[in-house]
Amino acid sequence: MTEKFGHVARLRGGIFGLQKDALYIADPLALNSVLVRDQDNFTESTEFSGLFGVIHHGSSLASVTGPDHKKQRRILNPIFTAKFVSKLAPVFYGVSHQLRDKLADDVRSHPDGRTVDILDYLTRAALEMISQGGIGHTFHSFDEQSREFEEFHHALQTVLPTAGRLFFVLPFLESWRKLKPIWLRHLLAGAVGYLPWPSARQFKWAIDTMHVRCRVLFYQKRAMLEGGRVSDTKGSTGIGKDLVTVLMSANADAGDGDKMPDGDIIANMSSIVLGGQETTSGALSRLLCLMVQDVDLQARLRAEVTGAYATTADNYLSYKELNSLPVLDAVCREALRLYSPVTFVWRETKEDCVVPLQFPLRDTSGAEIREVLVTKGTSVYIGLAAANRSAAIWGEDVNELRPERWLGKNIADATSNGVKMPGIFSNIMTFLGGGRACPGMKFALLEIKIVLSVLLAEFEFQAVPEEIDWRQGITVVPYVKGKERQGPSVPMTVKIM
Ligand code: HEM
Repeated sequence: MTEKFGHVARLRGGIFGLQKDALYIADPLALNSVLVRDQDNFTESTEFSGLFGVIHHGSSLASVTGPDHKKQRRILNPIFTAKFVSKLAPVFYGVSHQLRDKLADDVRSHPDGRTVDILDYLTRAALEMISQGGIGHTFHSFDEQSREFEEFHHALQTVLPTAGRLFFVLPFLESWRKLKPIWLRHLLAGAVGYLPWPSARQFKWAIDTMHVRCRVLFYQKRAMLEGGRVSDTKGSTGIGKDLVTVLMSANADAGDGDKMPDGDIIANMSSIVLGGQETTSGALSRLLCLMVQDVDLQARLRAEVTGAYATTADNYLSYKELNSLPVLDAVCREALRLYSPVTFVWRETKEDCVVPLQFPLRDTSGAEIREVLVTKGTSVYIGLAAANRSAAIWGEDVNELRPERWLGKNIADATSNGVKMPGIFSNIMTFLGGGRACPGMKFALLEIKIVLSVLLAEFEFQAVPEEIDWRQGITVVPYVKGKERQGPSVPMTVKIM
């Protein structure tokens, strides 16, 4: 985008002029304005807040704006801090060891390695981590007979692709989800199940499946908390330290004005699972693909993690110890810079507003433009991937995987000319910045580092002839070229070391 169209581009409204022109932004100063300085003027788009409100059957972080969003973040932010997330390391190791053992069982009888769909394994691991660590539940994801896993995972896999096919109804979902009286809304929602539109029916099935599971879990958890039996959650649920248990305990102690209604907590449980599953399994699959393409880097990273585990008595590295492994850290930063699992986010302008530019544009007469007027109601697409891959920001080697970019340097010096980005992580935009930045960033990084280090210590990963096509949707999803109809997959050969 930035090479061809610059750091700010106008997107022409299509479809017989029914859609208005929109702006695509990847300019550092403009991003800072949209995400941080003037963030109250650039709200979540009505289309996305309506969509996520419907998906999660209520008001989660992903669907509220303004003061309601600030209030939810005030309650939710503390549970995502290093203090709580670091306590999940034992849970993540437990799941990673299950993943390692399952993979070892499946490839053991092939001394030269066996080709497997690594995405399937990583998807199970990511769902298990977000469910155990996030909402305090196990789907028994590594048990191939687990109906609960099959059903819930199918719902997660169905929801965003079918939502993409409902494009024409997106503008109406926000008013639809607030329709009163409630019985009429329920009646109409029930009727969707009978529409001659398969995508709408599948979408409804997926969101209802997610909602019912989260609702049941919420009331079970509340009964345990009220009975003082948090330890009942032991074993399958992160020993009562999962993020939602922490949230519910904090909510019970909060003053009346700050308390979150039950429905909002249930909606946030659903949003945490959806937000945390596909993004991390996609990031992990990408990291392993990169390891396969660069075998020297794979060996270097393996040497670092096996060296670190060798110094421990129990093959366990804490949150802090994992973060101090320089190659692991640099590889994660660089992979997340080059391959952002979410490539753009969508905002809407509430009032006319002037946005300054770091990289000036030229108008048709050749005059320099240093700021743009963004009028009320304009859709603004924030180019996360485009900003991460701008040569003007990162230098001519922007498209190369170069972990050295991060080694032995201040994060701020990683851009080629000291440009400061408003992203919350590592000067990159992958987890966004400002008041709506991803709260799950530390959770995701801990999970990625633990899974990667456990797998590399045990297995060698090798390339296969198939080519992967990473397709852009609401997240980026991998398909084998020519076999797209078989659904997402990432084949690679795995050999026990
Ligand atoms: C590599 C992994 C991940 C990436 C790249 C990622 C990226 C993002 C991005 C770009 C947003 C902003 C979306 C928007 O404003 O439209 C976001 C929001 C969010 N993410 Fe993540 N995420 C990841 C993992 C996680 C995890 C593990 C969790 C939960 C534990 C999580 C929970 C959320 C939630 C609840 C929001 C909504 C925040 C709000 O609107 O205030 N994410 N994420």
